[in-house]
Amino acid sequence: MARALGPERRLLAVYTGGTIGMRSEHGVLVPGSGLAAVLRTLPMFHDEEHARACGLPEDTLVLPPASPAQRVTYTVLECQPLFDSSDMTITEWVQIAQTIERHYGQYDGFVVIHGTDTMAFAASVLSFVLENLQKTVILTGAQVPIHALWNDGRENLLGALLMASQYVIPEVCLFFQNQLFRGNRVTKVDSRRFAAFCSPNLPPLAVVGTDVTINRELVRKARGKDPLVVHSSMERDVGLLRLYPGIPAALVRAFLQPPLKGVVMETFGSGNGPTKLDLLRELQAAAERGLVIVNCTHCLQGSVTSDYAAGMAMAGAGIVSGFDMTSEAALAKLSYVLGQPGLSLDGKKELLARDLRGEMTLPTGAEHRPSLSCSALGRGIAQLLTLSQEADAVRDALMPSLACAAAHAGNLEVLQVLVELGSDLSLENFNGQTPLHAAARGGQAGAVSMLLRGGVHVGPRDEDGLSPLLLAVKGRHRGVIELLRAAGACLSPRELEDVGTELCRLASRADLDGLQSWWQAGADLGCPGYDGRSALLVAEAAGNLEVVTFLQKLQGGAGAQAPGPATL
Ligand SMILES: NC(=O)C[C@H](N)C(=O)O
Repeated sequence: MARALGPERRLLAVYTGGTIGMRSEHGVLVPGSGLAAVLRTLPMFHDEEHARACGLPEDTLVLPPASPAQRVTYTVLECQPLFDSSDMTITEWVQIAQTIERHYGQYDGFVVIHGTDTMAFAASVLSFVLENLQKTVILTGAQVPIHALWNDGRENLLGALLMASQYVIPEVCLFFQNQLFRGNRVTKVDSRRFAAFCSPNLPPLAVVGTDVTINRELVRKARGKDPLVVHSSMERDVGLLRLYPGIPAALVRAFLQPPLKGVVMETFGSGNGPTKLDLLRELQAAAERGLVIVNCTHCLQGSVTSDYAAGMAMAGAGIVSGFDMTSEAALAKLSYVLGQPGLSLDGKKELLARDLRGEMTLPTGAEHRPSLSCSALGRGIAQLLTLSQEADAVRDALMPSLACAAAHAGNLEVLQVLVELGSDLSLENFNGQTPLHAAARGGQAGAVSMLLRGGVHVGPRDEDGLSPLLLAVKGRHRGVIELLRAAGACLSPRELEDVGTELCRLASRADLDGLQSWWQAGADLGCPGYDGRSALLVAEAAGNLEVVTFLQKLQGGAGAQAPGPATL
């Protein structure tokens, strides 16, 4: 975050509609055109004398000087048609992003004037559509039209223009009632009061009072000099389902039918839902068909956790945690992730579980570790390694660790570069792990496939005797387990030594995903734990019905056999 310098700051204000510019027609408010003309008559928004002296065009206004050394000019681009924001959709928000992209080089910052009703959705969508922002983008609007005597539009718009012109905050933000919020953290909480928005799980990025207080440690840093990317291929077939006590399974089934590809499910408290078997079965069936479900709490504050069995049941049904995301942000993220071409189902779920634009707070320790996922870094390393011709020894020492880092991050580009530089992708790093271990631990199905196709050994053991298959089981990376099993990987007797106790632990926590991972890897789920009880007995005692059904099915039916040879 930096203070914006220079004698002139140029902004683009994209006017999309909303109450701020509305007029009364037949007793109701409708979007009103000509916002620039209204602003031109208000001295706080326009210095006509200066504009004339500079010969500014009709659509470009200039603020009175905020400081002696700086002038802010802004061009108002009025959209056609103008909308009450209740009518806006992903299509219009992508168009706004494309407008910003078209004018990105000409302006120092952007203000989007938008209706408040869906402004939180708009800000969330824009935050995902616009990648690598280096300039400030601020949405604002009003509860009362700007031409009314007592209104909030003037203060909000002027504040947004001043913030966008005076600070470089490379994010999509929302300015309302003297507070600058991260756009994908807000939700509209009041339909009448001027303080219409709140950001329940992240303090404001800035607060305007006598002074402007910027929360510097919260503002995201611009990533290098990577060019702006506009992701216009957003998935439209996503939805929002709010659970309520007693919601019938049949209703959930009807909602989850194709063409729906992803759903944000608003659950109770810390991510809990009914544990009725018929409902869980519907959710699990949908997840198995490839429908992506994100669990968000309908509480305003707090996060989805795994504190309760009722929450674990949700997780067991193949549902991704949305942690403390607002439903607006989760829906936008889902649309963005599902719109990404070429991602496997596991790849989509992994992307959803990451914090991509500051939209969610991950539990401590779960943050995505710095890696080689940035291809600029990968290219830099490749360059460095080719430069030092004489430093073969250094190169040989570095290669295995670099390959492991790239495999863990699923960076196929870097892996390819390393192969081209002559790296052997089956070499071990300092703790005996190969890139296949790293890819399996990171759940990177793409990297696992690439390595297997390249002919690496499927069952190497690291210093502790662990195989990639075991690491994939521990991370519940089902796609990876499937690939390794298909290539002939097996768990060793040593890896299966304490499996019975582990299975009982999973059964007691209703961790169906964990149990299914072991089963998929070839473990015998009938193995007793330390006290002689099987996972089935433990699940029955804990009343974890879903787990019971799963284990009974294995015991009784065709699924009784583990899906392949269990041990070497
Ligand atoms: N205050 C507002 O802007 C509400 C209006 N219905 C809109 O969202 O366009």
